[in-house]
Order: sequence, then C-alpha cells, then structure tokens
Amino acid sequence: MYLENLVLHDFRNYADLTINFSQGVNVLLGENAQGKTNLLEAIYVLALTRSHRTANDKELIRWQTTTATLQGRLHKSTGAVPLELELGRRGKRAKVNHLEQAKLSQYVGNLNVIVFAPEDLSIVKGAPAVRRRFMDMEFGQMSPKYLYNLSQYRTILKQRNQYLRQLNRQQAKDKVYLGVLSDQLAAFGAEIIHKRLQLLQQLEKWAQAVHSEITQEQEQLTFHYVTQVPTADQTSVDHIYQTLQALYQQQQAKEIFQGTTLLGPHRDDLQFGVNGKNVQTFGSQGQQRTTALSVKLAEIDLMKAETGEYPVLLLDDVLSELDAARQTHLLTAIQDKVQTFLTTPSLDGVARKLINAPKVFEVSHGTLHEEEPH
Ligand SMILES: Nc1ncnc2c1ncn2[C@@H]1O[C@H](COP(=O)(O)OP(=O)(O)OP(=O)(O)O)[C@@H](O)[C@H]1O
Repeated sequence: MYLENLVLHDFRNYADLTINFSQGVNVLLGENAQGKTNLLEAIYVLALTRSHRTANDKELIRWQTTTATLQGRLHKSTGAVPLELELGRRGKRAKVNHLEQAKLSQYVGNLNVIVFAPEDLSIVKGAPAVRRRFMDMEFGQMSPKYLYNLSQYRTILKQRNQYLRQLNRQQAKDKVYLGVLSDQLAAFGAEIIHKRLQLLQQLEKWAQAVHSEITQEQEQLTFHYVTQVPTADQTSVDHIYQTLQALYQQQQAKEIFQGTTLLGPHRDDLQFGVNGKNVQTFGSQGQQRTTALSVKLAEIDLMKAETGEYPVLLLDDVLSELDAARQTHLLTAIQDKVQTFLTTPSLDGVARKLINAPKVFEVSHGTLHEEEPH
C-alpha cells in the first residue's frame, strides 16, 4: 500500500498543507523543530487515530485552534481508499470512503504503518510496558479482533481493579461479582495471549532471518513470551482461559490485599535472546540495535503476510543512530518494496548514495518545499 497524498488542517504546526508523495522513499529534510516529526506523526495518526508520541490528543491540535483534520488518499491492491480523521473537542470522527465509521476499531487497519524511531531501541532495553505496547500497536493493526479484545480487556481490567480496591477497603463484599469480572477478564485475556503467541512465532521467524543476515550468520535471535500462564505456548484459547480463571481463584486474597489485578496479558513481557543469552541483560549496544532493527524489518514482512499488503514505513531520525553497515542493510531491505518516509537533518553519506530517486522535501516552519530531483 502507499499514501498518495496528505492534506492537513490545524495539525501541530501545520495550518494548511497539501502534499503529494512518492511511492518510494520520501525524505523530510530540515533543521530542528521545523515539523519533520510532526509530519510522520500525522501519517501515524491518520493510520491509528492516536499518536505514537503523546496520549493527549489535544497536543495534536494547532495552538489557538479547536479542530485538526487529516485526510489522505491511500492506495491498496484493491483500489483507492480515501481516509479522513477529525480531532476536536468532542473527540474523534473517522471516515473511510467518505463514510463515517461508528467505531474507531473499524477504521484502524486500513492504513498500516510501522514507525522506527531512536526510542525503538528501547524495545530491547526498556521496561516491559514498552514491549507490550509494541505488541499491541503492531498486532492491533493486523487483526481487528485483537484490537477489539484489547479494548474490552482494558475496560474490564479498570472495573476489576476498582472493585478490588473497594473489597480491600471493605466498601464492597460481594465475591460473586468479583468472580464475574474475573471470568470476563480471563476470556478476553486468553484471546490476547493466544494471538500474541501466534503472531510472535511468525515474527520470530522473519526476525531470525534478518538478524542472521545482518550478523553474517554469527548470531541467532530468539523470542520468549513471558507469562504466568504455564504452557501457554502449546495450548488453545480455552486452555489459557481456564488456567487464567484458576489463577484468579488462587490469587484472590493476594489481589484483594494489593487492590489490583496481578496476572494477565497486561503483566506479560517479551524477551529477546542472542545465541541463547538475554540481549536486554547481556547484549552489547550493537547487539541491542541489531535486534531492534531485525524486529522492525521483520514486522514489514509479517504485516504483508497477515494483511496481504506491505505497510508504510516511518523512519524518524534513525539513520544517525545506525552505523554504515546497518544503514546499508536497512535501506537495501526497504528499497523498491515499501513506501518510506524518512526524517533527517541532512542527507549525505551512505543514505544519499543508496536511495534510488528519493522525493526530497525541505521542511521549514510547518511548510514543505519539494527539492528538484538530482
Ligand atoms: N499543537 C501544536 N501547535 C503548533 N505548533 C506545535 C504544536 N505542537 C508542536 N508544535 C511545534 O512543532 C515544532 C516541532 O516540530 P517537530 O517535532 O516535527 O520537530 P522536527 O522538525 O522533527 O525537529 P527535531 O529534529 O528537533 O525532532 C516546534 O516548533 C513546536 O513548537
């Protein structure tokens, strides 16, 4: 898939912008704080209705204005799909083919994006929450059912945590109601864990191939999904559901004592190993970077396998974070395959030589000027 154009109105520092893109590599060139990342963020928001940088949608609306609109014409193998998103005081409105979607989960998944920013190195180094977020954002785009299960799970988790706090303070007594909430949480939790395991198994295969190529077969990458559900990786949704239910029963007193839910996919983690050793703990900086790069490149292929289309790739200032060999690997892997948007303060060295006919835009104070082709 590729994004043919983008029209922004009052999004971040873009008052009005209309721009046509290349199907290949689009370079956003500019000094600091001109709006390069804001433009990548606009594409991300158009895809997922939320930002990868902030949970507060109000930050996305241009200062002193009330409503941001984003429009883009997407091309898929099945034809063109106009997308439209409005962010206002009263929330979000999303349209596909000019038709308003009742649920945002029906909208998400049309435009698939993968972002790679320097912070993505924290997929390996960071806290477990970073890796859970990574799984949820990627898998949610591939599977509307995953996204639905996740949003149900979050709602019930909130209710259950509230109720556990009430039980803890003896403001409530009814354990039957806790049982109902546990049952619902286990049902959605089991679906989430099962899908994560299934998609991680595939992602691991793609990532292993990339990692082995980058390291000239010196290193073997492995994934390990960390969960409190025993034998989760060999089992059915129903079995995970029953195991979770039993665990909630067993841990009831402890959960009431702590006033919070201690088990489930919101507590799980993902670990990466290189040649059998945990990269987070034992890996060098270089191994951690290569792992993050392999995982990101693997996502491109997984998304193609799951949705039938290559996603759009957003590279936010990552070239400067990678050495020449890894830059070369990244750029050759994506060339002529994936529509790419790349921000950088300057385009020289490896990148200028490697990218075939990029469309280069100079970004300055929320405006874009297309550079003449070289
Ligand atoms: N809601 C908003 N309304 C208007 N301007 C905003 C808004 N949010 C951010 N900005 C402005 O956007 C600019 C930042 O743009 P952006 O984050 O895209 O930088 P950049 O070009 O990627 O630079 P860098 O390389 O430093 O990351 C800043 O000047 C900031 O003041």
